[in-house]
Amino acid sequence: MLLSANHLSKKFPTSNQQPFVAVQDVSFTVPTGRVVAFLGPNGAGKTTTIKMLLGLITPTHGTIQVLGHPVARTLGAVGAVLEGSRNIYWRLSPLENFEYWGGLRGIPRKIAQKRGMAYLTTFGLDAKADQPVRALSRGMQQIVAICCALIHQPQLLLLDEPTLGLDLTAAEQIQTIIRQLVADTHLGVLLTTHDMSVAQAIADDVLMIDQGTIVFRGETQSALRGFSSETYALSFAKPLMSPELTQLGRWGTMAPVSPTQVIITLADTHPLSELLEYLGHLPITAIEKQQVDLAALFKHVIRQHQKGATVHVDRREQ
Ligand SMILES: Nc1ncnc2c1ncn2[C@@H]1O[C@H](COP(=O)(O)OP(=O)(O)OP(=O)(O)O)[C@@H](O)[C@H]1O
Repeated sequence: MLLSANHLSKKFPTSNQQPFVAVQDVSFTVPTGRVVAFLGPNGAGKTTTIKMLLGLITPTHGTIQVLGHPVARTLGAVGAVLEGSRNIYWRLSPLENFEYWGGLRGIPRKIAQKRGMAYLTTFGLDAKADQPVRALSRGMQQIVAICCALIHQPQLLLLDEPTLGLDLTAAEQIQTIIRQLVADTHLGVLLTTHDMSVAQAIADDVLMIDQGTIVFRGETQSALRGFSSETYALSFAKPLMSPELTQLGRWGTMAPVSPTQVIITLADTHPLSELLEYLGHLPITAIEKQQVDLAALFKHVIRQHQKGATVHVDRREQ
């Protein structure tokens, strides 16, 4: 296994006696040649986990192994783009950045230049090799940041919000580049993003964290198929009253589409038969299975977790 995080916890001291538990008993793996999306609402514990993976902060409990070795000895196998394009020097050109970041990783100047230039050519940016990074577009800067993170040819790449602030075309280019890199080099990628469409487009596996604990893990496409089989569009002859809507919400996660239609994803504990029985009391005109996207799946998992409902965390066997 490329990366294996085992029972990671992180407690931060607070001004009162009780430490704050930012990450609790988090375990996951990133295999070679796969993109794993690490998703969670603000403050869920993603950055804290990634900082532990990079050895920037020490876990309170748990271990991290990269290629079977403790993480402190394996940072050479890891590349990271943590704060978007801000982790490259804007006054320097892409080539100068490659030399600088390569030098920090012990890569000779000429080799860093050659590798960096090859990446720029692959990604269509060779004409920009000598311009200051600040004169490039945000999308181009992001590509240069990814190239810098790859300059020592790591086996694992950690990408924090790689498409943040990019327009649709630039975001799609970054997605294509990530998939291309994985196909060409069998890199393993751990990616955080709040953009569910990006995660759905490029992640082989999804991992969701909420309030410091893992609340869902699964293979992206099979998880979406699984949830689609538990999600229904319900149409009614007349708009539902508020108590009826509240009652319906008890069966799972509900999203109104129009006054006479709602989408509902059943919670693990509520079988369809129970819902059908209740619907018999309402002016129902149609029940249709619904195709679910990752944004809906994410919302469902997080809402169920925050309601304290039982969530079936591991969806890998579906
Ligand atoms: N150094 C610290 N000291 C105390 N609390 C911290 C520290 N770093 C993070 N936290 C807390 O830990 C929790 C998790 O933060 P973290 O930055 O890991 O979340 P995140 O999932 O990356 O969120 P976002 O999506 O908003 O970036 C938050 O409540 C945060 O306030």
